[in-house]
Amino acid sequence: MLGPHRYGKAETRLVRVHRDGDTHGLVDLNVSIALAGDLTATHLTGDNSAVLPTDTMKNTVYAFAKRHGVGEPEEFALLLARHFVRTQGQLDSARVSIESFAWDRLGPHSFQRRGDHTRTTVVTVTRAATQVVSGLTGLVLMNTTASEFHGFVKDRYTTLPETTDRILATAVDAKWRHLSDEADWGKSFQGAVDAMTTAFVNTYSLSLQQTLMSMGTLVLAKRPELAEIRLALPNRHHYLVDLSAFDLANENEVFIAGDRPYGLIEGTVTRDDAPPATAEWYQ
Ligand SMILES: O=c1[nH]c(=O)c2[nH]c(=O)[nH]c2[nH]1
Repeated sequence: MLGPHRYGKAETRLVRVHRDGDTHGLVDLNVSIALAGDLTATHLTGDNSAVLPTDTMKNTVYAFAKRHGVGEPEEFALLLARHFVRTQGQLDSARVSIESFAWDRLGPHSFQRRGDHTRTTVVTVTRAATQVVSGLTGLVLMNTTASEFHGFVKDRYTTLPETTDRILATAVDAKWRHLSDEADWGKSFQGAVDAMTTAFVNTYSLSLQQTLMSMGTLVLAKRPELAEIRLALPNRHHYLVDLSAFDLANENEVFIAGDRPYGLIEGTVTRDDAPPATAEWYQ
């Protein structure tokens, strides 16, 4: 029996220049499309009469970029997802995922790629509902103190010393689900990022789990348009170097930046009265 299936074009790279006289604007996206619906025939017999080619999906991205321009990534994702569901009767749903790479302006037509994090969105349009998820990956944060970790379980394999002063560092991956398919997407994104960083800075941390909860809670408090936020926080361990062989005391000043393994702290914070998600959003 054929199980769940979907198909689409992954990672269409689009750069759209908006020309306004001498001053140009720049949008740099990675667009992935996944369609689902009555696609049994192609799987069972190779009958492609319901299959919109993935090549066409790629072309649609570029044609829409020219015809409609590209504003906020959520807006462009909604436009594309709605188009596929509206024009292809055999489909039940369209999911459009976009990574958005930011460029800072250096001049009227000159830009420098910002390397600090990537903005993301996943829009799912079904015949019954629309769900907009926004987020980011790779927002790297560090507190050089105001972090403790102690009182944990100790069994025969536990060697970790308790600490009342450590580095807390992470690279935030976060997704948040909007209550509606209309919002000021740019303002909402920036507000969520500001809330996350503010909570990271202001939380005196007894565990990264506690910091995660603070970050999620502040985002929901500051952004009424959001129902739920999911955070994945790798714990970028920093190990104190033993300098005693050189007769040097190390008073939390010299660290080895650990690579692997890392702790992975994940959690979702949900508004009490949040309606359920209308499409899968955990993947
Ligand atoms: O904030 C932390 N949470 C943990 O669950 C954990 N486990 C660990 O070894 N170090 C840490 N730090």
